[in-house]
Amino acid sequence: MHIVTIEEMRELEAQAERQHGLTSPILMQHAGSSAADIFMAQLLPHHSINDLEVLFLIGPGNNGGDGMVMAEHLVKAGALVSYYAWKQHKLTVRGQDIDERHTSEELESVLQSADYVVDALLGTGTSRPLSDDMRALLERVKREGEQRPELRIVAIDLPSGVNADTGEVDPGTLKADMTITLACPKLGFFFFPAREYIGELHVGSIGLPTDLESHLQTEMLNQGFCRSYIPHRPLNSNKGTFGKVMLFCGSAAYPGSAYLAGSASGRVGAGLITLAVTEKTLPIYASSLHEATFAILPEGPTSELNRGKTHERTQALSDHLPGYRALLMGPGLGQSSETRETILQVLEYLRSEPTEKRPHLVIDADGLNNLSALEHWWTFLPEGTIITPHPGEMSRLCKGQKVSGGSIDRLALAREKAQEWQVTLVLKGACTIIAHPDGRVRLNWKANAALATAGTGDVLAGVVTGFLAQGLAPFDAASLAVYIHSSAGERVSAELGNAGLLASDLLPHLPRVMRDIKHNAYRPGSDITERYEGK
Ligand SMILES: NC(=O)C1=CN([C@@H]2O[C@H](COP(=O)(O)OP(=O)(O)OC[C@H]3O[C@@H](n4cnc5c(N)ncnc54)[C@H](OP(=O)(O)O)[C@@H]3O)[C@@H](O)[C@H]2O)[C@@H](O)CC1
Ligand SMILES: Nc1ncnc2c1ncn2[C@@H]1O[C@H](COP(=O)(O)OP(=O)(O)O)[C@@H](O)[C@H]1O
Ligand SMILES: [K+]
Repeated sequence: MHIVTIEEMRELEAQAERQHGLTSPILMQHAGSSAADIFMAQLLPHHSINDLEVLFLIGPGNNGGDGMVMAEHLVKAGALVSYYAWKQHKLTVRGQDIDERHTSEELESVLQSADYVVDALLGTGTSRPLSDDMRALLERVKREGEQRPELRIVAIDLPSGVNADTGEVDPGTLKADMTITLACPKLGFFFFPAREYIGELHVGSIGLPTDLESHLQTEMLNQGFCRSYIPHRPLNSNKGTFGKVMLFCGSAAYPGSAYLAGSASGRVGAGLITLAVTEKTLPIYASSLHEATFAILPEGPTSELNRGKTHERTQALSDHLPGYRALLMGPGLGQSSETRETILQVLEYLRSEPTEKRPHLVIDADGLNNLSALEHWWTFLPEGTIITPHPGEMSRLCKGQKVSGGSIDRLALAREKAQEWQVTLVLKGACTIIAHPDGRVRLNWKANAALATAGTGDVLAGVVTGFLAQGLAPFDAASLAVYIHSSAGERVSAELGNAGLLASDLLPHLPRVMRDIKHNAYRPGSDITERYEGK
């Protein structure tokens, strides 16, 4: 599913007319009809379209036009529809025009009895801050919603006042319970504060031929995408079929990260997990991760005098690597100078091996922290590396440049740095960004505060590595991992709510999410599914 800027959306519409004769009124008929279908398909279980009271707020442009077409469809389906044309200050209640002198009191009364308010005031044509009277109207609806939480707000294309490019939001904007966006999700939805205003996201069709979209470079992760990448499991398989994962992670102070990452690789189907550990840390892992095998490394050097030990360590690790398809390096390693040296030596070893003979590499957490202390650190990476920084780590990798957790600036930065560093870059956050070195980008929709807890990043790193081991290309492994990881979070939240998740809770849900997505049986809470192309 492609994501568009306002400019790209306009260009798609212009091309639809030029190449296929799809004029604006034709597109609008599609849009309103599709929005009505989605609306009716998503009614709450206790709602029936018959006698449902729906108030449409109609704006002066095409967004208002979409609203009018949708309203006509709902009338035909049996709903009790009223609409208020904002610019003309004109109210029509169930087909009857209200005398202008009574508009305000009648509007008040319609609002008080409405089950739904549909916000079709402004869409992508918003050109300035909302006018005061529009803000006052939206404020009144907001207050009604506070008094009657059962009142549902549905936005057409976007909640009026959201900047569809940047994710900025006008102070008057109403938070939607559901947004039915048209043709493609808009870029701004994936950034804050807009993300908080969208509610459940559904994508309606305006009848655009899909070939018009093929040049677009920004995509949204969804089930359709994931289904096609979940690794096939032939009956005639053995553990070698699904790849071996090596983890150079964890230390006495941070043992949990290797456990979480290793378990996660196994839970998404990797054939064999090996942890590179020292004699000292072996007992910790041997007692917690029974299925893993171990590569025993010598302890690190204790002083400058026995620095050669780092080489022994690297040698022991690289001796184990032939036959491994994926290597995760970093979580929980710590940041001693000898760890940094070992990391550099491992990178040197990987660069010296032919690509088909060495494992694909994922670097996370302390792997990145150690590298970021070095000038031009990215020149040390072997080709095809995936890095998975959170905003703090990203900031360190960018020599202290500020990196936001959720604003639009993240996107340009991720795109630019994936190209400059020639890596697949997973910039974590509430809506994680996955950037390919060729400029393509995928965005994750599933924000979930339950995931904001220590260790969930280790799980993600393990999932990425597990998919790499099963033969996925780096960009696809990273994308699939982000979606499966956040879907597992969504499943835990369905039970626990948005607090109290422990990273290890995700582990048993990873395979369940994969199974359900594969069989088209995954029913997420607030996921956009596919574009609705009609019944
Ligand atoms: N084109 C197509 O083919 C298709 C378009 N589609 C639909 O159209 C939407 C885009 O339509 P659009 O371009 O007409 O813009 P829209 O958002 O309705 O608003 C423009 C109007 O609002 C006004 N206005 C602006 N800012 C304002 C403010 N702050 N406060 C008050 N007024 C303000 C502005 O007035 P002006 O600036 O001219 O004074 C103008 O009159 C898009 O989101 C989708 O829903 C789909 O159906 C698919 C086919
Ligand atoms: N509000 C949120 N919504 C969705 N995902 C989140 C949210 N907060 C954190 N996450 C996800 O949780 C993980 C946290 O990773 P990270 O910060 O590296 O944690 P740690 O290093 O403690 O494991 C990332 O995958 C991130 O995208
Ligand atoms: K709108």
